[in-house]
Amino acid sequence: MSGAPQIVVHRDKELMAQAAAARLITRIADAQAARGTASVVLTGGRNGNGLLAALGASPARDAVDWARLDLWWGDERFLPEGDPERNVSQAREALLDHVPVDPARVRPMAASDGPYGNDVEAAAAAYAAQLAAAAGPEDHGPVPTFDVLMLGVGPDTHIASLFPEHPAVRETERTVVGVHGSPKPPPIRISLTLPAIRAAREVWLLAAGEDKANAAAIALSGAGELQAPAAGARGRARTLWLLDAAAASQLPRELYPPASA
Ligand SMILES: O=C1O[C@H](COP(=O)(O)O)[C@@H](O)[C@H](O)[C@H]1O
Repeated sequence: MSGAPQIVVHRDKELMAQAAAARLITRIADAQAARGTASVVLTGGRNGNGLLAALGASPARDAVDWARLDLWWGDERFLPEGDPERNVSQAREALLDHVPVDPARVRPMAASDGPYGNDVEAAAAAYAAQLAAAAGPEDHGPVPTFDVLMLGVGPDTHIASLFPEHPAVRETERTVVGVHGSPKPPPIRISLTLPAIRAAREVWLLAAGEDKANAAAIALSGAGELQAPAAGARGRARTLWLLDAAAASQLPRELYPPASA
């Protein structure tokens, strides 16, 4: 598992999105050059979608071989197909409808009117099975070793749909769970669990804006993962927090990197 999280602070959320997009393009292109393919886990939320929009607008976006990219999701709002609040709908609008991804390699979580109907547990189990089928002997369990797994950080320190003190954040066996009673609407969701998140090579946590400052400070100051799920998100090789100055404004001085732009 990676050592201490690395923290990079950008001036504002626009620059953060552009810099993170550039970083992601490089990471994907490097993985594709080394192994022929790359795998990325997308997040919902404002910062994740801002990054995808910046990636789509980047002149370097075609450094990615879109047809050789596997896309997964860290969580989903359990709503009907096409609902504008679904994370996959927002990702399609921000980026995926504008680049030549291979539809067979884009793997959203099921909708509430999909093959499992409104049975969120069945939908979560099906996603876990898809992940297990994609994992190989070189991986570290029933999920692929994602190259990059991105997570937005909520003001309450939630990541994916793992909310403080919720049963889902305590899960140690399953890789994907149904979430009931989410404090942030909608109440029913599907989420990767902490063990699945920690299978990723690199985990990137994204937070911008003053409303995220307390969450970033708590999660980076030694809080427990049950109280602050973002504190439990770690990559096997690297854990990277990408912040804007507002979200970094309450970090303890010793954590604030001296030369970020
Ligand atoms: O509902 C969700 O919220 C979080 C954070 O979103 P943000 O808008 O506060 O950045 C997101 O990471 C998660 O994927 C999403 O389902």
